[in-house]
Formats: sequence, structure tokens, C-alpha cells
Amino acid sequence: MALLMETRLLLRKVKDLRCLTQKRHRVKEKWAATRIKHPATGLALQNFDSTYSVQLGPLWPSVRAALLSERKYGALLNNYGHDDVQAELQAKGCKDFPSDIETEAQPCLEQEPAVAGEEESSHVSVNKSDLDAQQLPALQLSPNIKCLVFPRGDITRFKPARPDMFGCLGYYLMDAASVLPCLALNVQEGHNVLDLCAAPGGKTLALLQTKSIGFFGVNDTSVSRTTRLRKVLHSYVPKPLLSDEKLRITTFDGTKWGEIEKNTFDRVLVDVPCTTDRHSLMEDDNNIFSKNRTGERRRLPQLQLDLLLAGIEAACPGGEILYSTCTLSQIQNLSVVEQAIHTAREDHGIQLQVVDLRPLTHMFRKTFDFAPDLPLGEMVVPHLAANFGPIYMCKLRRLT
Ligand SMILES: C[S@@+](CC[C@H](N)C(=O)[O-])C[C@H]1O[C@@H](n2cnc3c(N)ncnc32)[C@H](O)[C@@H]1O
Repeated sequence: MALLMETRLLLRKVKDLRCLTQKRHRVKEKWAATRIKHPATGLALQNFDSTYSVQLGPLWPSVRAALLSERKYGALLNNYGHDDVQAELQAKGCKDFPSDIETEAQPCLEQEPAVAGEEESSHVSVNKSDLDAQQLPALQLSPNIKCLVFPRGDITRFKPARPDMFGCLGYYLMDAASVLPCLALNVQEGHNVLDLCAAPGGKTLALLQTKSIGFFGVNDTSVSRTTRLRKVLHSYVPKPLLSDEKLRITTFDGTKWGEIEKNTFDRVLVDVPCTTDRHSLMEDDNNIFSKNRTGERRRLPQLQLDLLLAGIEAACPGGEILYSTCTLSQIQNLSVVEQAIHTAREDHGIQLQVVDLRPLTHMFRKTFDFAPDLPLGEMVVPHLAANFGPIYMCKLRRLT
């Protein structure tokens, strides 16, 4: 009798479980159908078509085609590796873009700094194609960062990096345009540097290649992404250089940094979360254009502003801040920087100077395509022959 009861109970449980599985399956199917009807990538394309066709005008069709095609990578060389990877890659036709610049393109004149607001207007009317290198202000770049790329039009892919005899990987594959904010940050010997939104760590690794940083604050609010960053650093950098006295990895909310550590860092990188345009067009998973992330997407400009303001507060007077994104969106780029300059002055009494990055666009114009005549900052725009970016960057210097 007891056995019969037990068997019935077991059968009922199996039936319940089957029902539950079927219900789950139906929900999954319904969800999949919604996604097919409104895939996030499709919503992203609709959004970009309506906004970027206005913002970029006749440039948009070619940028669009590039965004929808396979992107190009660069190989960030690991200066802590032991194999001669550079020679190996050069033998395959790559060049180190930061060092392989045309000498005539090197800017050499110092220019009187302009306070933010004044310089913005003088910046508007310049046509980059007419730039004369001799008229550009001097711009120092972070040293020792090497990034190998295949020539324009060459879409050869890099092989995955191999570990050397000490287990160190020879290079890190990343969008070569992402190296530009690190070069523009101009890290010099002994500088205290903060990377406010650092994970998964491509730019952190690029900044470490300078071998110049005194103390490095590396932060990202996401614990899982910071774990990934830690793994990346351990695969490329010798352990003693990652000791607590030299490098500190934290998972704070970066928007609060100004409350924690004001007026401290010589250089601050603020590489904010954004609509990550390329990812949004290519991947339905983890896509900010998904219907259920509309609120998060709308809040992005405010989050970006809060992060930039915190970065400005974290920098010391005289210190430099580099704001960067991987979106073409004016609202997430230019408008955020404009608002930050205004708020820093009005609410925090901090005067900022916009650092002219035109020398950088001039130096690297053979490798990247830059948006013409931006009123504030510079932007790499994807092109089928040089399919890097988008990367927007704007550099600010604290005067007070
Ligand atoms: C564009 S990604 C950074 C990419 C990174 N700099 C690199 O080169 O690999 C933006 C990062 O901001 C982080 N983030 C989002 N909100 C944040 C916050 N309030 N404080 C700090 N980090 C934040 C995200 O977790 C994400 O990893």
C-alpha cells in the first residue's frame, strides 16, 4: 500500500515537472518570437539611421556600411613579453601605427592655451584636410605604446597571441582606435593615474605599456568585469608590477569618486559606458537597445556626465582628463563634455581648458578616418578601408 502511494506521489511530481518544463518552453518561445519581431540590433539600426543620418549627413552611408561589416583589430604589443613579436608581425606586413607616422606630420608649435568656452568657438571652423602641421599646437603622447595594424584596405586577421616561456602573452587584440585615448592621455614618468571605468581592461593594459605610471588606480563598478580585467592583467604583466602599492583594483561607483579622492591624480581616463554602437548593431545579446533596457539607455548621458564630473574632481589642478566613448552619438559625446565643463565651473569652481587634439588626428590620418570639423573633441569614424572605431575622445586640463 505504502509503495503504491509513493509511486503515485512520484508520478504526480514527474507530471508537475513536465508541465513546468512545457510552460517554460512556451515562455521561451514567446520571448524568442518577440526578439525576432523586434531584434535589438534592428532597433539599433533604426535609431542610428534616424539620428546619424542627420548628424553625419553624407558621411553616414559609408560609416553605416563599415559598421555593418567586419571590424579591424590592432595588436597592442606587450612590452613585458619576451619574444620578438613585433618583428614577427612586421614580417607579415603590419606596422606600429604610433611610431610609424610621417615626419612632416609632426606638429611642433606651442599654442597659447584657451580656457574652455573660448576655445570651443575657435575650434569650429577648421577643416582638417587643410591643416598645416606647422600651425598646430604641440601635443605630447604617452610613450612606449605600440600597436600593430595591417595597412589600409588589408583585412588580414591576427592569430591569437601565444604565451612566451614565462606564460606572458605577446599582444592583446583590440580596436586600434581604442589606443588613441591612451596615447592622448600623455602619461609621463611617475604620474598618478586613474582609470575610472576600466573593465575589461584593454586601455588599462595599454596605459601599463608606458612603464611610467607611479601609482595606478583601476576601477570599474562591475565585479564580474573586474574579475576579467584582473585575468587580463595577470596574462600580460609580471606580478610584482601589479602589487598593491603600485596598482589598486576597485569596484566603486565611479560617479562618487569626487567624494572619495579629490584633487589627486595627474591623469584620469573616463572611458564611459555608452551605446557601444558596433556591438549594438551586431549582437542581440546584452544589447542596450533591447526593449527591456530602454530606461537604462535613456539614463546613459546623465551617468556619463556624472562619471566625467567625478573624473574631473579626482584630477589634481593642472591634471588632465580624457573622456572617451565608442559611440557616434552627439548626445553622449559633445553634449556631455559641454555640460561637464559648465557644471564643473558653476557648481565646483573648477576651470577647464580643452586640449586641442588636432595634432593627433593629423599624425594618424593615414591609419584612421576622423570626423571632420567637430566643435569639441575628435572622433574616429569607421570606414571600409580602415574599419576602426567609432571612438570619440575629448581632453580637458584642470586650470584650477
Ligand atoms: C566602455 S566600458 C570600459 C572599457 C574599458 N575602459 C576598456 O578599455 O576595456 C565602460 C565600463 O564602465 C563600467 N561602469 C558602468 N557604470 C559605472 C560606474 N558608475 N562606475 C564605474 N564604472 C562603471 C562598466 O562596467 C563598463 O565596464
